[in-house]
Amino acid sequence: MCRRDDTSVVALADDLSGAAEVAALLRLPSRLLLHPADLAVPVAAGECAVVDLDSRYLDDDAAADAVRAALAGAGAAAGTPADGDDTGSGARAGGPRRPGAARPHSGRYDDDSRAFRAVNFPPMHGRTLWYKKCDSLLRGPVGAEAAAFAEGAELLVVATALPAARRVVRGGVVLVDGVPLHECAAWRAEERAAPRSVAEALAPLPTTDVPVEAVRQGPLALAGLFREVAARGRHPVCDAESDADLTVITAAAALLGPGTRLLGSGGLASALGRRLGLPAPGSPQAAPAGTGTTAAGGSEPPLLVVAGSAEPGVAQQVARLVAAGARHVPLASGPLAGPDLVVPPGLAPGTVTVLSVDGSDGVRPGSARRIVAGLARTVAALPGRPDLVLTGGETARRVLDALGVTTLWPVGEIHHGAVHSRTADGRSVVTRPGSFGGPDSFLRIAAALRPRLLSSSSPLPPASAATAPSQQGVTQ
Ligand SMILES: NC(=O)c1ccc[n+]([C@@H]2O[C@H](COP(=O)([O-])OP(=O)(O)OC[C@H]3O[C@@H](n4cnc5c(N)ncnc54)[C@H](O)[C@@H]3O)[C@@H](O)[C@H]2O)c1
Ligand SMILES: N[C@H](C(=O)O)[C@H](O)COP(=O)(O)O
Repeated sequence: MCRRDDTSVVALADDLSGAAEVAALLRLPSRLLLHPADLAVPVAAGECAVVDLDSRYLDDDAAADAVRAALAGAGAAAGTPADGDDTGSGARAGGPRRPGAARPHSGRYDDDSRAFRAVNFPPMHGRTLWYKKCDSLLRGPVGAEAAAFAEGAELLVVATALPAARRVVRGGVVLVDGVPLHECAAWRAEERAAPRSVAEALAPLPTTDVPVEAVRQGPLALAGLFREVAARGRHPVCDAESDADLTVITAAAALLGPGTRLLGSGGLASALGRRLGLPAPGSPQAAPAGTGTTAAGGSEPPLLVVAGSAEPGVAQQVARLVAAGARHVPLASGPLAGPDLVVPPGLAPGTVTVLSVDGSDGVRPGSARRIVAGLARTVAALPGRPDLVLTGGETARRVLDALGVTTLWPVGEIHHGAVHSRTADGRSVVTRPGSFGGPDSFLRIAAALRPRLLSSSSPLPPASAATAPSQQGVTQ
């Protein structure tokens, strides 16, 4: 499935911070697209395109349609079946669906032929590999998206663990720092209960749990098990407790050939990136011409950190950055959610400012959409064309939409999930999931972008460490 240098990857993510995370971890020259229609530009061999479907808050039908539309668009652009089916076994019947085309989500509609093809698949030769990124905490319309993504695939191999964030899967259950997802606080801002297993999140997709002991039998044995699961018309949901487990899973999936698709969080994407073996994350790649962070007058543009995430850990991350000399402007959630533009103080060149949502009244999910929209309008109205640090995914997406940014070119990873990208006009944008990063996350990001600006007495990591890729610093 993954031949060095000639495999192209198309990854679909449900939010922007996760899309950037995958783009960095795949270790391929990448484009990060905010609009699936831009998949009409073919993905070159050895490169990847990651699309933010912005589907975290969509209902199931809309999210499934977004997945189908992206599959269809990218398959058409490549001029090849999106499932890579060159077996001649009724190839187009297994191909991507057109947007809105009627097809049952996941039942046993073509289980027999699908299983047959999975068992007999040839190796991949420079074809497109499809990856669906899901939230490591299974938030969003995970099941509907998985079912749509499985349409036309011979087999969907699922492994959602993110060991770098101490989010593993054991016995088919997501454990967050050892606590089952449905028993921890990770879903506190959700309006429904957390699933008790990965299979429950994927329902009604027919799945079979694969225990970690089976994963640790190695790629050959695991591939055999995958074939057995496929022969029963089901999709394997793999336990994984370490990056090594995820490496075995990608290797086993590779043995099945191009009809196999992958679904996972950044953990499985990272394993795939290690397997593809191309440039390590952090090395500059494919930045558009004319990029740079120095303003026309020679001074550095302001650096603006937009902390729109309601994650509890963000307050300490802000405090560490402020202690190093950044200015903090907390914005009350009420006015942000209202119709009027909230106008913060201006940004001077060569300064670091943090905008955050004042959450002292607690998080009210009912106003979340309006708050983030107001925050995005505020950022877009600021003069001075600041470089941006955006956390989490919805915040990042709404701000870039308000600024009219449609494509990012990832150029490096500051710590896991903190991805440095460039816009077409040379602006630096760092995106980061809300729940990622240790207490010094913002400090590390700011130090990477503005090594000279912050207090020399603050505990900044050395510049080389700040710009190097890292699997560390992912915390709850
Ligand atoms: N149900 C909801 O409305 C809701 C709200 C926040 C987070 N979440 C969940 O958490 C995930 C992670 O989000 P994230 O924190 O990484 O960042 P994010 O940028 O993806 O989302 C943050 C959201 O929280 C809102 N928010 C921030 N402070 C708030 C406050 N004081 N009161 C009300 N809303 C506030 C923002 O407006 C934004 O909509 C989301 O993808 C989602 O699954 C859900
Ligand atoms: N990529 C993160 C993960 O897999 O856990 C998450 O989905 C990002 O979403 P937020 O930025 O909304 O936290």
